[in-house]
Amino acid sequence: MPRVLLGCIADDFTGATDLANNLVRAGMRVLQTVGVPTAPLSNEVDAVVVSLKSRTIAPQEAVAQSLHALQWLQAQGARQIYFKYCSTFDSTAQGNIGPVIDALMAALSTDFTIATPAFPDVGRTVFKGYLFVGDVLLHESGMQDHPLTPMRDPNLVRVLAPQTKRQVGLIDYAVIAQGKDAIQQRIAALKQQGVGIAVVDAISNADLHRLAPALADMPLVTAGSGVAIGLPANFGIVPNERAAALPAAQGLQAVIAGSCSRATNAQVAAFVASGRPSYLVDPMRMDQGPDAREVLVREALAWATPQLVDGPVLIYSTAQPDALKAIQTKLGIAEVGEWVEQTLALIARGLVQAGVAQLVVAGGETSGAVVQALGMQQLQIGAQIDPGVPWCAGNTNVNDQILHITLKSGNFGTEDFLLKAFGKLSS
Ligand SMILES: Nc1ncnc2c1ncn2[C@@H]1O[C@H](COP(=O)(O)OP(=O)(O)OP(=O)(O)O)[C@@H](O)[C@H]1O
Ligand SMILES: O=C(O)[C@@H](O)C(=O)CO
Repeated sequence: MPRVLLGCIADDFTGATDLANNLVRAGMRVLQTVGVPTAPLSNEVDAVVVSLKSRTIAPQEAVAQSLHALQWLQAQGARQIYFKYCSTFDSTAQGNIGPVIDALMAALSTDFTIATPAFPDVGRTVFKGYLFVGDVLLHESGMQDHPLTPMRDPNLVRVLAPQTKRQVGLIDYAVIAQGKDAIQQRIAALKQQGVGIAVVDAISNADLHRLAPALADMPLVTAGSGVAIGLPANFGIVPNERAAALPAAQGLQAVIAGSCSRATNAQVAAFVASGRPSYLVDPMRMDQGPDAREVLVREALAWATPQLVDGPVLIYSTAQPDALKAIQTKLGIAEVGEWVEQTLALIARGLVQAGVAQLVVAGGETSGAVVQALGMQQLQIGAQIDPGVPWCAGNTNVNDQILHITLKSGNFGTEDFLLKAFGKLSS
């Protein structure tokens, strides 16, 4: 049986490809699975990233799914476990970062782990336990208006403490700057004080590379995708070209955007301004009776299908914070979120049936719904489009064609991402 070095559990689908991308760039052969596989691993890979959609579900359900993933990864011989959450530490009031860490630590019989969303390549830095997004603190970054996980406190020790039964501490920048020995001494001191989880500062990739060797023997690492840049070297793996090969791309092109994050809003605006065809999915239609979704999906596909031969079309529900608040107040946050996700997922399925074989999806929850609706079970990871966002490829249950798909985190990518992504695929 192939033996996995790093077994990863990601709490959403875009986050999973983000982590897989960093591991691939550091030289690992990576398989991304959609949910927990039912069969043992059949191909030789260095890391497996199990994608869950557990970020905003009830904590006990997130724990159950994460433990199920852990059991499967342990059965594949995983030597170290990596729990991946968002680089903006996205949590609901109940979790799910803390409850999942607690459960994984108990299952792995370990009394210490780290927690850090630092990912300097996309401007996520942690200093003195405070999370910065670009030049501003987390709660000024737009994340305070997130539809499902509004983040209103940038102090990660304060955010994590109420989510976990363990004591939360900090390994600050002064320690990280000194490297492995100092970090390990700090960990020993924190353990003595009864700390079970330490938030870790990092403001550059050099910091993450200094941190990684100190984590080599830790059964569980919890982080955004940034920490992953240094871990493959702990297993003697170095960057190489072969890790990121995908089959040639073919077929028609489309974009589905269900993220309301600041970056996606700007990317959708840029796509619309370019004059390429775009179609707005209006969530208010949820109120128009039981067949409202079916009617909308039919309309969207009738609009898109004849235009696909001329290049990519965009179908989006992306809205600005004020409009979003008004919709959520009227229809309920969870209810409208789910309705929009399922509507976009059905549209994506229809587009693939119509011959789309290159699909860009924006938003983690949206990506989860789309990938599940397409019956995709695993993804191969290809070249990076922008930091944190690679092209992927896999089979769907719609037709025999390979689908090239990119799952873009809401806040990732340059403003022209939706236009430039297709140009990065080799045909
Ligand atoms: N116009 C809208 N009105 C209400 N809800 C919406 C609207 N558009 C999208 N949504 C919902 O908002 C949520 C957006 O979450 P999603 O994870 O897809 O994006 P994101 O949080 O920006 O991405 P990421 O998790 O990658 O950062 C989804 O549940 C989506 O259905
Ligand atoms: O870490 C991030 O920001 C992303 O990979 C993500 O998880 C977005 O949902």
